[in-house]
Amino acid sequence: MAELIERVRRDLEPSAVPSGGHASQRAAVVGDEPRPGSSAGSVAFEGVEKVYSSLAGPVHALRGISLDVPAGAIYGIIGRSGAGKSSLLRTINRLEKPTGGRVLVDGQDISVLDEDALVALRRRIGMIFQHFNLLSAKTVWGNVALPLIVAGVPRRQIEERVAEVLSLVGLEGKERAYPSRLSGGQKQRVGIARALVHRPEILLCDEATSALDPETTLSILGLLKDINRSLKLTIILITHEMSVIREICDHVLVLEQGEIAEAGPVWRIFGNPQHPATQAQLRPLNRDIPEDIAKHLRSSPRDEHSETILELAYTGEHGLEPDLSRIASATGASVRLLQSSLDRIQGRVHGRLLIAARRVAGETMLPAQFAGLAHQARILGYVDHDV
Ligand SMILES: Nc1ncnc2c1ncn2[C@@H]1O[C@H](COP(=O)(O)OP(=O)(O)OP(=O)(O)O)[C@@H](O)[C@H]1O
Repeated sequence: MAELIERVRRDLEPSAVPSGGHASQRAAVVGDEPRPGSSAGSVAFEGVEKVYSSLAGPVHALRGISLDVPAGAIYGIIGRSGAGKSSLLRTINRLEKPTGGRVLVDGQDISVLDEDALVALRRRIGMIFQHFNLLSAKTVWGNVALPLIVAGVPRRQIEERVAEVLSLVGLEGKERAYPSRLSGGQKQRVGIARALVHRPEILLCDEATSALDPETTLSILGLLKDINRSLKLTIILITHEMSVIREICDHVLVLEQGEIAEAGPVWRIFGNPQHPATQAQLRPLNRDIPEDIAKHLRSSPRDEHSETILELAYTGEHGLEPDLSRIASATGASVRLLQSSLDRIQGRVHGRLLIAARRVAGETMLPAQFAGLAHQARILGYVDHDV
């Protein structure tokens, strides 16, 4: 238990004093005015490197990462296991120190901070974890209040603030419950409440939904989205699920072996993934051609009644929409919609339509006919009329 309390203290308050801390430590605690409309919360990585030493030799976890996270963004970091996601996330609150390059929070190089300034920085940066990191011997109230108690905040202010954050995460009435009596989603809500007690500008989420079922994942992601909007909080999350990125993020960084594979707005990366690592991550979200069609697909039409199987792809660029009447008139023939995996992200359409179009009087259908109707048109093959 003592060890766990120490770990929480270290993660939340690296050089915490039990009570009545230094003036600089008190500067960012509850009771201070919030920062309404503040644009604080930006992070910049400049050529960040991380090399761990291990018995087997040096491990190069991050290589030359340069990236801007704008204040107020929900920025997702995705990549395979070992890609360097946690290492990168933990450089933001200096739980990991880069071995090269710089990390700037609100324009300030955090490598030069002394102990007091580091404590103040970590109060501006909340963090939540995959396994919640709650103290099992403390109630919900005790867990959420802990960072404030450690910071020496007066009792009345602690009570007000804890009530405020518990209400924000929808846990009123659960103050006296112990973590063992809570569901996974409720435990993560406690983790979120605890991360918010110091009114941070940035919230780091380390696989925050990986231990939750899909429905609970959606409710936690919804809560994070609400908090991002209402508190104007920058959220940086790591995940190995593209569906989490799609659900909540506006920007995404794909990491591969410690390097940036690609980064940008989610609609662009999803709509037109360039790097094989991104394509591999997105594959589970894209459905293949339906089996009943695939097994009857021919490389050339059997006769004039054959249908052409066309794939129309949308990447989100130029506001292009899948306009079914224009597609039908471009074919000059009857069109059947076989499958659609279209999605809208940030108001832009991406994904694909699979259609079967009957050829008119045996005319050959060409992808060029669909220029301007989709970002890409591809003939996948032909099926017989009676399929
Ligand atoms: N403390 C450490 N000492 C030595 N090597 C480490 C240490 N922490 C991480 N690594 C190595 O650095 C690389 C990146 O690890 P990191 O945990 O950042 O990746 P990740 O993308 O978060 O992986 P996962 O999804 O599995 O958590 C891996 O090869 C890992 O084994």
